[in-house]
Amino acid sequence: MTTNNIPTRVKLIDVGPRDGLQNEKQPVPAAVKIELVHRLQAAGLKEIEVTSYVSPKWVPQMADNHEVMAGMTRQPGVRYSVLTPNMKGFEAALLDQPDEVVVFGAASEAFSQKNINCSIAESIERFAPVVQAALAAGIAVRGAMSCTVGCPYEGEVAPERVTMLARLMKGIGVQRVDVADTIGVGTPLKVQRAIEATLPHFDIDHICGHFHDTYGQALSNTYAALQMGVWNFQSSVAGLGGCPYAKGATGNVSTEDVVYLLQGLDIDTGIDLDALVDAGAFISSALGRKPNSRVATALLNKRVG
Ligand SMILES: CC(C)(COP(=O)([O-])OP(=O)([O-])OC[C@H]1O[C@@H](n2cnc3c(N)ncnc32)[C@H](O)[C@@H]1OP(=O)([O-])[O-])[C@@H](O)C(=O)NCCC(=O)NCCSC(=O)C[C@@](C)(O)CC(=O)[O-]
Repeated sequence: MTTNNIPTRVKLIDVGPRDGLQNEKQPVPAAVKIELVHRLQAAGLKEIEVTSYVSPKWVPQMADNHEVMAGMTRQPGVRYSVLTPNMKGFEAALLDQPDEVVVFGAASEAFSQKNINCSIAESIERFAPVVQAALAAGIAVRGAMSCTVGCPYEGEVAPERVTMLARLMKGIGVQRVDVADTIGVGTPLKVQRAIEATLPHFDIDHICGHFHDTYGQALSNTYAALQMGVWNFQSSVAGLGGCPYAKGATGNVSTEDVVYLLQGLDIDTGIDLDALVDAGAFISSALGRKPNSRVATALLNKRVG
């Protein structure tokens, strides 16, 4: 299954402002989120997942979506994406002019119910008009596929479930998908199986790897995906994150760790690692903790000698 298709260029989507901060217990001021976006783009990130337009009763941390989107200064060439689970979310997002909207489904029925309060089939019915309206408005559409390896409620998820979800996403016009290991239980082989299960419906250029690091496998999983030719990955500065509906799951793989891995493979990301470490230190300090990144920790220690 593994090949040596390792790409020479990789695009990283930092999901820290959205996936990273959605689960924080303490309120994070919009001004801090805006500053984080500014620091990420200054570090060279060309795609940033900024916020979500979901129910504030379900995810209070994202209730300031409009304030954040309206308050940030956009940099040309950077794509700003937001999550929109239904038309209500899309209509609110449209006012803030995102470059890309993300519909988010799951390969597990139980997770779909817990996360967005509907079955997989119902979720696709809700996403279809969102995709149609977004494309008509010239906005790109990504589909996040949660639980492609394991589910916090159902356990192991079979690759056939991933193929089914990818087929449904493709059927409604989603342009690219995230293969997400929501709870970070994946291993290289399992992640490769999930990617392979997506390939009948999306080619490798339209698949993003989205790995959480709960079991410490996220970098290995990134490498395994690279070996299959995947060149789009999501990660979170300072390893922020976790899904409110995936108890016990830790944050995304840290962007700093992924950049270091890629630099070591001579893969170009266009990201300034030092500036990225500063962005991670900034948000970690605002949250009152240390960055959850081995690379950031090492580089920060090196700076103080
Ligand atoms: C999807 C819903 C809204 C359905 O929630 P629902 O309760 O089934 O929705 P409803 O249509 O019955 O409406 C109920 C209330 O919600 C309001 N409402 C309805 N829609 C919206 C909206 N878009 N924005 C704001 N408000 C909304 C609606 O107006 C109404 O308000 P009320 O009349 O009671 O005052 C809800 O379940 C929800 O917001 N869930 C949040 C899910 C979420 O954000 N999860 C975390 C992101 S997913 C993730 O992190 C995984 C990912 C992507 O990173 C990849 C991975 O690692 O797996």
